[in-house]
Amino acid sequence: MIEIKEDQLASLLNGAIEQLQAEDDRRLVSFTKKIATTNPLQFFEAAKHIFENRTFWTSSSQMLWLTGVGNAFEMGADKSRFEVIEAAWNKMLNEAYIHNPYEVPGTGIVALGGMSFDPINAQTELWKKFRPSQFRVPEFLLTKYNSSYYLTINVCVRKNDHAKQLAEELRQIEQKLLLGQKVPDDILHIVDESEMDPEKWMDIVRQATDEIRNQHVEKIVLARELRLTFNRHAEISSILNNLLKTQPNSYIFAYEIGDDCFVGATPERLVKVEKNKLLSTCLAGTAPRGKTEEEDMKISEALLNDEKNRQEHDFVVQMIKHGIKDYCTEMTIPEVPVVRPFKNLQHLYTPVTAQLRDGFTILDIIKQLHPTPALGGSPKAESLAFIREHELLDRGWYGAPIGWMDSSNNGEFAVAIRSALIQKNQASLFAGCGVVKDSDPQSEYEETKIKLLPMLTVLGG
Ligand SMILES: C=C(O[C@H]1C=CC=C(C(=O)O)[C@@H]1O)C(=O)O
Ligand SMILES: [Mg+2]
Repeated sequence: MIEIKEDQLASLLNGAIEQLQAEDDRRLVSFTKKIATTNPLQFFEAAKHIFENRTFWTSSSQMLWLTGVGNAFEMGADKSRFEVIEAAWNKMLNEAYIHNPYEVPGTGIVALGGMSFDPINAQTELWKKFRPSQFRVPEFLLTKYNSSYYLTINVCVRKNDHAKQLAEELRQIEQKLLLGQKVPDDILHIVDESEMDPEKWMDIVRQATDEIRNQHVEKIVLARELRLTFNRHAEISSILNNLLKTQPNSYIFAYEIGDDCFVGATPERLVKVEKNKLLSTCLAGTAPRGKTEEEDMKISEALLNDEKNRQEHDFVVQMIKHGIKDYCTEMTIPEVPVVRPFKNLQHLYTPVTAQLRDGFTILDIIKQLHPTPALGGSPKAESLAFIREHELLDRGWYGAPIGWMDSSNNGEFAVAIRSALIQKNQASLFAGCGVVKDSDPQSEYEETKIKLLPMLTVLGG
């Protein structure tokens, strides 16, 4: 059985190579097969010494797991990022040789990637490896969908490649990856911690509320950064393992570029498209969890009826509703939010469902939505201008869409909050909060403190 499949790969490679005319012509060849149960994290760990660029993703429902290692094809853009990515993606797909007999989302050619929060804001040294928009089609992609496992091998071939030899090299790497590597139990210790003076940060919140009261803008989301130094280099697989254990109902993700890795456990879906069914979520408005069930219920009820939080939330609902109405049909949005509990806090939550109109893609929807008022503010242009001028922070990929898309127009993107940029023995953690006219700077500061917890607890805090 395995032998037949390996021959299939070699003959697919051969078919593609024979079509190439010029020396520097390249074609992406993609081969998908069903495989036995394989632990996604052990696969990720096994790739550590083979590939520099690993990507990890689980949906909040954990229905889909993606572990991608290596780069078979990369797409990046600084300006006109949606258009540039879409054009590169379509061109590559048109020319690719694809063998994927399964109609399963997240198998075959899948691009995993993300983007910066604000491409207009100057990029600093901190985020220098992360482009304003960047996607990769991994060399090896492990997909777990429901309880089935698939392996996709992607490779860019050239005219002078030797199909059989290439297939054999790939087979050897595949064996190592499928064998897996135990995930280390890494316990980090924080040896240094720094953040912007809280008073100074709260002062920016005050300036934002003034701006809102003067009616220049209605809502502004302000973030801050916590910089940590550890006793040693952080192990990404171990961090992911701990996030999986501690943050249910969250998207757990990692995007590694050499020694830098952007990691998080975000509760916020931006958009999911599966077979043209669209799902978006409005998540904004926050309260802590209670210590007892009774206290928890009380806090949850208070959150649901709190005017300030309902206002914060409603800006997001209205914006998403208007942002996508021309792109879909059958939109359904409940009149009132519900409270969704997470490990460290609870949020106001409103789901949005619709049918994506023919001819539109998930990238079109992201372009419409990002940043929603859960991360930017309202109106969009005015809130972004305030953030650029006052926040004193390079958000990088924090607060921006991160996720995947496949060649059948399926995909899912989360908003990369509750996240950290890990750099060897250092990390930058980010958290923000929606400032509206009745915001109290001290309470907003406390809110960001709780929002730092999901990452802080798995980083030795
Ligand atoms: C900006 C963040 O959270 C957003 C998402 C949910 C609730 C929010 C809030 O209540 O302020 C924020 O808008 C963050 O976690 O860094
Ligand atoms: Mg808030």
